Amino acid sequence: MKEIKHYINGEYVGSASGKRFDNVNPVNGQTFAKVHEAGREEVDAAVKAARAALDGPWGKMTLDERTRILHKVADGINERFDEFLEAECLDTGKPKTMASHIDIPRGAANFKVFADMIKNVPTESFEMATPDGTGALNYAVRRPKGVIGVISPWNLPLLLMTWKVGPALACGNTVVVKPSEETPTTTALLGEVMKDAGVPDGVYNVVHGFGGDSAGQFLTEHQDVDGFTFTGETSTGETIMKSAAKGIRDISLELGGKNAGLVFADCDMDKAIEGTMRSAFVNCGQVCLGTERVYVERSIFDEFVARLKEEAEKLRIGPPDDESANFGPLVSLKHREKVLSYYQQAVDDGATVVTGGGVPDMPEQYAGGAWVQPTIWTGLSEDSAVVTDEIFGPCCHIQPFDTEEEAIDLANRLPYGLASAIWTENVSRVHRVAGQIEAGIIWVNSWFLRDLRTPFGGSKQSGIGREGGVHSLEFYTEMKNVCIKL
Ligand SMILES: NC(=O)c1ccc[n+]([C@@H]2O[C@H](COP(=O)([O-])OP(=O)(O)OC[C@H]3O[C@@H](n4cnc5c(N)ncnc54)[C@H](O)[C@@H]3O)[C@@H](O)[C@H]2O)c1
Ligand SMILES: O=C/C=C/C=C(\O)C(=O)O
Repeated sequence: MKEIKHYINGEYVGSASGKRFDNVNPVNGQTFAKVHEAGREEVDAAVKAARAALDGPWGKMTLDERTRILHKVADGINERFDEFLEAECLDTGKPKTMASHIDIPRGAANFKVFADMIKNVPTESFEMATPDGTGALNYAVRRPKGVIGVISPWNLPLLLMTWKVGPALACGNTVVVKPSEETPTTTALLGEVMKDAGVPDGVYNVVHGFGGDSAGQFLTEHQDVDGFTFTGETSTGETIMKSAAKGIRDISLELGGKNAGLVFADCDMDKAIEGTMRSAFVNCGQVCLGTERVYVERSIFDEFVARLKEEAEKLRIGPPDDESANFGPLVSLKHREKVLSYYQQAVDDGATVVTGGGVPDMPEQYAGGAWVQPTIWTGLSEDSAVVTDEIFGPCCHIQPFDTEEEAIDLANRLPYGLASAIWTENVSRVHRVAGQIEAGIIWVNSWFLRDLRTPFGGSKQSGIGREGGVHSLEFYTEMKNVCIKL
């Protein structure tokens, strides 16, 4: 059976302990690879390699050389597009039609965008007066932060990992990546691309394993890592923050959400339905930016619910290779248990199940997979756990509202603040509502429309810091001010 090893100092290496865990295909529940689980020893070797590479050729490279290499990394992903696609879909079960448009192209773009950006960002300077009349000049320079620990989730594995590794390397750092235990393959494969592109050994390192008492914890406890960039659950973010506190290491956290979609009666209904469909069901609902809470103005509520139901029932469930399928399984049977527990909770709490609510009938070869039905509810209290917890599944609860103020209050009532989607054709309303929603990202008449130069991240319990464009530099560099008395 295929083995997935760590990538440390430019070599694929196994675990000294011999510990391995199963990599399971969520389409059929079958194990297709064994993944080496890192102990403290492998994590330490990876961090040492990353530290040494900072002082090696990587640290001495000109910006031009470094960014040329990062373009080669992007080209390398594109040249091996089909391999990345195959690997990502085997790990996640997602439709190839989706991963070939979103996951893999963004994996490449994340290197190009930051390689180009880093060459064009100025730093500030200030001239100042001094009592003796000669004056002084201040100028700022940016330096790499050092060794960055990257801890990534399973929902968009290559996209979310490279979203951090791209800017980290563009800024001259080195990285130790701990991908999700559910989806290690593309992160491992990227090591080959790095090598071929001429990235010096030790710049990109990968250790596999779980979170607590495994590679994730060992990495965040390692005192020679200078900062951690993490995407994942809010509760894991809290744990990582605590580890990072020891030694005062910096953090960038992109965490969970329970995002609201607000649909006003003056919306373009076709656009609102199409966008809400994607925001609730794309990637089987496993997108942090998804809208699991949809609030619809009462006068169009019945029509909206009926049309969303009709569209949800048209989703075509199937495995990655089925080109007619646009809806895959959840990432794992374990995650399915969680999602199904909320499907049950909704019924227990008195929801009207508009559509779905269970497990679809699948042909025998897929019966062991992590399939669930796309699900829509109405009629729940705003205090039901189904409406307050991030489920991270293909489901949404739709609730009517009467006034703009009420819609805003409903959107803001949870401790999360990641994203929101507003559907209206009234431009004054757009500004009023967007200004008052407590979230890091507001989409108007769109959803998950991404310009990689924009600030991306969450407020409240959805994160700390912003990544994207120049905002990534805040985290991936140290700013140093030089003050010269003239
Ligand atoms: N805000 C965003 O941009 C964004 C993007 C994608 C996903 N997410 C969130 O991610 C979650 C789903 O992903 P997940 O289930 O993989 O999240 P998770 O928090 O369970 O795991 C994420 C990563 O953290 C590691 N980890 C877990 N415990 C750890 C510990 N104690 N120390 C160090 N590392 C640890 C895991 O092994 C994995 O690599 C959802 O909450 C979703 O909203 C957020
Ligand atoms: O599931 C979360 C999706 C996050 C998306 C990004 O981080 C991005 O588009 O850069």
